[in-house]
Amino acid sequence: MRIDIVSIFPEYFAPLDVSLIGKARERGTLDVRLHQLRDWTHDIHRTVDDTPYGGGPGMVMKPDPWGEALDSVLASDEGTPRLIVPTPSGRPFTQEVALRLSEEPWLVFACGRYEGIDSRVMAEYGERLPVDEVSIGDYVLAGGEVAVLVMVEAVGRLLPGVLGNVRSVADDSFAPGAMANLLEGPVYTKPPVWRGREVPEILLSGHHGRIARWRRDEALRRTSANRPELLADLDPDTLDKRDREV
Ligand SMILES: COc1cccc(Cn2ccc3ccc(-c4cc(N)[nH]n4)cc32)c1
Repeated sequence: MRIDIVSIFPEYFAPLDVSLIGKARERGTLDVRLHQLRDWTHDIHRTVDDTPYGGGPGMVMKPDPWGEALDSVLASDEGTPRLIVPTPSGRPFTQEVALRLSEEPWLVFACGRYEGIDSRVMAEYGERLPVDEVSIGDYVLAGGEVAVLVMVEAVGRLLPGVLGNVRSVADDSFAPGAMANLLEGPVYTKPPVWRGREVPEILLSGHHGRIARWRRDEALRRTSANRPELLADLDPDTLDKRDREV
């Protein structure tokens, strides 16, 4: 997968050099290219923003630098990418969206700052390629860079060979299957007793069927406590089937 990221703060993406994503880049599974938006300005101050039409607080990112930057990035003959634009007013970024994006050959991320990017940029490119305006949560960040880091990690970990243990993707919260739409339950490792606290006996029993049932029950318990709305989406048959499974 090729990923292009356009930003006025490309240094925000240093974390993409480390850990799983960094290794995926070294192996060639991921080809991440960073672009400084100001390289497509032509004034001495390398201006990327201006006052909003209609008044209001803050500044808006000018369309011209974005148009020149995206035209340059898209000039590549590697097919047609999806353009992902983080924004508080976008559609929710979910595990399902991450799964869909992980099947794309090429993603281009546009990182806005200030009060956002002139809307004509999304309109212009929306006539040429798929444009997804995406929110990573109901809170307001200062720009798109952190949102892109979140999305690149969530998508990148789903690519073949990036996570050592394939099963851990299938067992993800929100992944399809028996644990779909359930939160992760508690996890434990050695030592068996830590500051007088023991690991749940069932996990030491070696009875995989009972362990699976215990984990499902703990996931249901945590989901009911923290995200009860997710239980509404559970298929009652699936819930009953799980009861018969183990
Ligand atoms: C566009 O509307 C805005 C209104 C007030 C402030 C800002 C700041 N800002 C600029 C670019 C940008 C990109 C993404 C986000 C963002 C995404 C999520 N989930 N939270 N915040 C915030 C961004 C934007």
